[in-house]
Amino acid sequence: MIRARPPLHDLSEKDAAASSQSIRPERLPPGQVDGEVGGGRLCRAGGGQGGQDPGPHARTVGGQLRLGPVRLDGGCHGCTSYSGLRKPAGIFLSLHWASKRRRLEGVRRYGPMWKASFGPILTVHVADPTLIEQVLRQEGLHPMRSDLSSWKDYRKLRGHHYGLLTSEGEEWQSVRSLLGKHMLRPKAVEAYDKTLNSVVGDLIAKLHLRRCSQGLITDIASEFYRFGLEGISSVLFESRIGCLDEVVPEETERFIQSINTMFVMTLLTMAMPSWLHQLFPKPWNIFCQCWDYMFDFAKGHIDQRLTAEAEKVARGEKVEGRYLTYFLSQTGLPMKTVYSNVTELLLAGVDTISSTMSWSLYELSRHPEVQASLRDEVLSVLGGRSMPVAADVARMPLLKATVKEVLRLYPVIPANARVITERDIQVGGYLIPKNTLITLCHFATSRDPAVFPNPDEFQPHRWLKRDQTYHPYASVPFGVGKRSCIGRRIAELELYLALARVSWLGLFKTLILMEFDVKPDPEGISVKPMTRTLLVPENVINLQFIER
Ligand code: HEM
Repeated sequence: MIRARPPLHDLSEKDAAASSQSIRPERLPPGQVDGEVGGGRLCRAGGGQGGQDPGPHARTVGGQLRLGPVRLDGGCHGCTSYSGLRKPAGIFLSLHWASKRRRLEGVRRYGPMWKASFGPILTVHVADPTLIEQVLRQEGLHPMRSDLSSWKDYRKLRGHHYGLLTSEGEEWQSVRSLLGKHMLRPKAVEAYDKTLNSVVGDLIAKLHLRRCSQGLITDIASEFYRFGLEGISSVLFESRIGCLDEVVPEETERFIQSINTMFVMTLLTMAMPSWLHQLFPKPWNIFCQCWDYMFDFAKGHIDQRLTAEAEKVARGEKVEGRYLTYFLSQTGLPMKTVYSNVTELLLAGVDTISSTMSWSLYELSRHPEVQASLRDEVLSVLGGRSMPVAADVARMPLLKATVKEVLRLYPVIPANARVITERDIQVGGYLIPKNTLITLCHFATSRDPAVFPNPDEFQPHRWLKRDQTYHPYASVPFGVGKRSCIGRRIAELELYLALARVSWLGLFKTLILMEFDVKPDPEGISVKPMTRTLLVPENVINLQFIER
């Protein structure tokens, strides 16, 4: 019998303030009869691994008793269902209530699979590479991360279309295929290296400017936010929007602020049933204002760029659109679909890059020996050239291993989610009814000592040992499969170029690691990751950039 447990009290204050709901995790004991748990009921569907009592749903197949999976509610003969409840926000909301510490705690207490409820929403957590693989292999034709209901509600309210993050089914598939051609094919992505290199040059110039006494740069992430936005904008519009200028345009700052506030408000709006928005309108209103600003920002840039292009054509000039928005606008998709996709791509390209850059330099500053090896590797590949091209990265294994290791330790999206809508699936011997939110806790698997020895240590070389392999689903920061991160190749290229690139800037060579020795904050403050929807540094990261 499962006992209802008291709420977990390991919520950080920020988490608790944002959620106001309690988390109630429960162990999933194979094949046992259970009580009500957090809005969902665990009911016996078979004999379980012990197999003494086959239970009411057990079946005999071919003369043998089928291993009895536990069936969770939703599709189980009259058990409680989710009808009338708002569906969960999967990738975002599940991250929140299954925060980093909570998930690690979940694994410690309940093993690799447990269920937890967040107010009315129930989610099954899996925190084992084999189980994650089982879920993803059964994700179906058009995988669904989650319902992201408040994001969709906003779009419906304003008459916007869905972008790749929010669309589902055939609609998602058709845009994914179009974008995939320009975002996933190695050759197509390599073509962005020139554009991205110019953004990196500006970043380095900005770092020079920002250095105060002893080379200290405070709050390095704030610079990397702007770098992330400038990078993705350059890929989308092939023009620069001034995020790394000495004086940052106000609209850029407001866009970044809107992303942050929108994420916080996502949690609140998802946790509230929609009728509550009438009674407590503030979170919903702020949420809509943020999205309004983000949609306007994207539309403004798209219209400006396409108008300039049309004027060129009218003048009989040649148009060489190599940027993503141009490709999208040529596909025959309605402009509203172009606007929503560009808005969502802009949004996706900011925190992800900023956080990974911040952690990369944070770890490198604490590991001068890795920094030195990386420097040697880059120099030997470039052999005197000042400008790397995307193809150079293939000969920089340590650079790739460094980014891989950073994302193992600090996956920006620390848990992923799937809602399998087509059918019930079996995972770890349990039958999970369709439409159940399943949280894939890859933060926990990537810090599991059984998979990665010394899991909390930054050891990029672990990825370079020929005799060592790891379970392919143990560290999956970009997700796996059809619905995995479509920006992965662009993100990786941007990170590699930023960490390794030598460029001409004025009269001298610059490279983040070549130009500077990056050292920790002299105050010696260490920074931990925390979950604020995405995995972010708990405190500001200050680093010293000492000119070499
Ligand atoms: C270090 C950088 C990044 C990380 C760690 C990351 C991680 C992820 C993850 C875990 C997912 C969910 C995958 C799944 O459900 O299986 C995702 C989806 C997505 N990412 Fe990224 N991402 C990064 C950068 C980017 C960038 C730069 C862009 C934009 C160019 C981007 C655009 C997207 C989009 C549009 C989706 C939704 C894809 C779909 O539903 O088909 N990401 N990302």
